Amino acid sequence: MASSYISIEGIARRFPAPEGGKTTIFEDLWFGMERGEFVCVIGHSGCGKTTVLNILAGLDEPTEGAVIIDGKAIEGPSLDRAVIFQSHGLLPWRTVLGNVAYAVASKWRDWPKAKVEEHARKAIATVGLAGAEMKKPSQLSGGMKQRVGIARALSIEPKIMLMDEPFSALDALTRGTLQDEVRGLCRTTGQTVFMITHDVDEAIYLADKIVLMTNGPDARIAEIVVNPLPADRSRHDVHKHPAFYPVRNHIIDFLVTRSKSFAAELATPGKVWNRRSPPLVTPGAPDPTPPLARAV
Ligand SMILES: Nc1ncnc2c1ncn2[C@@H]1O[C@H](COP(=O)(O)OP(=O)(O)OP(=O)(O)O)[C@@H](O)[C@H]1O
Repeated sequence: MASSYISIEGIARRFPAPEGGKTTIFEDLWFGMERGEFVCVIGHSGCGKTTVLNILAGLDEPTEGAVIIDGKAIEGPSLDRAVIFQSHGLLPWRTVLGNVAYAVASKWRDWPKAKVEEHARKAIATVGLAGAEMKKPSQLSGGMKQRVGIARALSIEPKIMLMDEPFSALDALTRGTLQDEVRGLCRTTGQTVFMITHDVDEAIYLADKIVLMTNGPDARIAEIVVNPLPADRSRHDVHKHPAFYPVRNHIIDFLVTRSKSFAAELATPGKVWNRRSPPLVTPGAPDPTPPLARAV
């Protein structure tokens, strides 16, 4: 575990329960991510995905356990970690350039205004918004606003991108285009990405690994699907790969049945499962669950 770039080490999060006492959203959660990995997390509403992301962002703290990034425990938010939410959170009174420049100036406080703006313009161009620099958020479509959010995140050259359903509010066409752009950008920049999605196809297209969480409360990481699709896949032919449907069916079966019945599954004789090292599985591979496969 200690060798992973991002190391989630036995974290728990409990909240006060309405009837008194505490509700355990999850506990003893272990997971490691390597530098440059694109990880998607899938699980039903309420299992704690956003809570994990907030802990990674430093916006929330685990009740127990710790998250270690590059050898250091997280202590609050950092400009090394950019967060992209479903709602873009732009400053409505600032232009596109103003929104992105604000982030750039926060990271490089001693840069002169011209250098800040030049850097911001480059990020804006990267997401295909050159020409829209002087527009206000109210003049932009949902997809354009989300692009500004992505430009703002990329502009500070974070080591880690944390994305909470970043495309879910967009129409299918815009969603597809932005998925392509984000995947291309992350591959070029070697970003480490932790992304929450409810969209199985999106996860299969984007992720190297897909973390499957059981239903809450007391949610667990049941297993981690290692995506067998080739790294140079394209959105248009991803479904033609022979491994696509085995992976898709495996995840959908998990969401429909196993996410609820996982505790019973653990009681099955011979079932090997350890909270500290959820199994890595590759559906469609000749031996989909190598017994000694470890997540970290
Ligand atoms: N500040 C809080 N106080 C009390 N309960 C909370 C708080 N924040 C989250 N929760 C509860 O923790 C659980 C997990 O919430 P979280 O938003 O992490 O789930 P999620 O898996 O991201 O759900 P969704 O897919 O709907 O976004 C939920 O039951 C939620 O009500």
